[in-house]
Amino acid sequence: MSLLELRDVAVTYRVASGEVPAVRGVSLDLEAGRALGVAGESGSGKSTLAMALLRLLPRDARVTGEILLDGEDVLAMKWGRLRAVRWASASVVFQGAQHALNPVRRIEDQIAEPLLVHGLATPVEARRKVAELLEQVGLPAWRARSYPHELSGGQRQRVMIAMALACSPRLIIADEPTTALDVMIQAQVLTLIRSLIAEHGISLIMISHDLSVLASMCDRLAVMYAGRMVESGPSHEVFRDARHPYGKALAAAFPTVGDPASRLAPRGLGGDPPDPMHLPGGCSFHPRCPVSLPSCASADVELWPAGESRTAACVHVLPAGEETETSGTAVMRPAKEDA
Ligand SMILES: Nc1ncnc2c1ncn2[C@@H]1O[C@H](COP(=O)(O)OP(=O)(O)OP(=O)(O)O)[C@@H](O)[C@H]1O
Repeated sequence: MSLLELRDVAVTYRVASGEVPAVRGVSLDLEAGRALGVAGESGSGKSTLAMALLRLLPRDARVTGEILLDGEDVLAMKWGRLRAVRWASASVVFQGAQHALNPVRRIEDQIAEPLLVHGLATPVEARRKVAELLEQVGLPAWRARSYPHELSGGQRQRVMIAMALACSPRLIIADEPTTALDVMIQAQVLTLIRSLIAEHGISLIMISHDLSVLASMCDRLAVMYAGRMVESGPSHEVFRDARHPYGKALAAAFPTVGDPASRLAPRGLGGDPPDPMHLPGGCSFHPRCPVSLPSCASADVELWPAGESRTAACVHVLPAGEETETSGTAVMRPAKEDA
């Protein structure tokens, strides 16, 4: 059984001027012990999707569909059960650890908190466990007495990883865990995450705009554009040979891990991602797509098998004869496979 299954998950934010469809119909499976990378430009809905997994979104967000964690429907969980699942079954490493840590509490108290809240340790045991966790993430035990401002950005991110590991979760969701760090520290933190998840058999969902980083960390990749998943497949295949024109542009933007040029917008793509409240008709990517057909302006294409264990939502991956220009509409086919 999959550790995590998403079926047609959609997230809409209610704002004064209407509704923002931030995530639209995402389905995917994650097997235990595997790592899935979710890629996309800013605003593509990656963080919204990640936060929806543990219902960490603000109250103005409405989540529909099905999110099954170990077979249990997260969206239907009572509050008490949800609290038990957070940290203990799945935990999140947020982007920008400096904002996620409480500035007026010692590191020790913050790492110990999930252990104490979940009744997994007495205060004495928790202190011992904190020292162990700090050692695992490469920090000296005496750092337990420090406050966040006494640590560097990389050290704070290590503390966040220690917190995420504290209750031995089966799944860690890492949202841009290295974005705020310089390139050298970024590589160290990624190596740390990779070795810890392998050592403890933890599943990982990692969110990043950097396809090269995801390809180096994850077994599979899912590419998001304007709230939809537009491509999925084994990491190295998607990175080397994306099927969707957006996946190709994203891969071209991040030729090597940690390349400073990687901060630029996807190469060869003009324009910006669409405003989710005013999505273009047809395929949302068509106004920026270098290979769009007239039909792409009027019909969207569902995720479609695009090779062994791969999918892409593009008219160019439909088998010959499946796309018709006669009515100006591409044939829409249901997804056969998920991430
Ligand atoms: N609280 C909110 N209220 C209204 N709209 C929101 C809210 N949070 C996010 N959005 C909108 O939802 C869409 C998806 O945002 P999200 O932060 O999930 O994207 P992202 O791919 O994670 O981007 P980034 O990499 O910049 O974090 C964006 O259009 C964003 O403006």
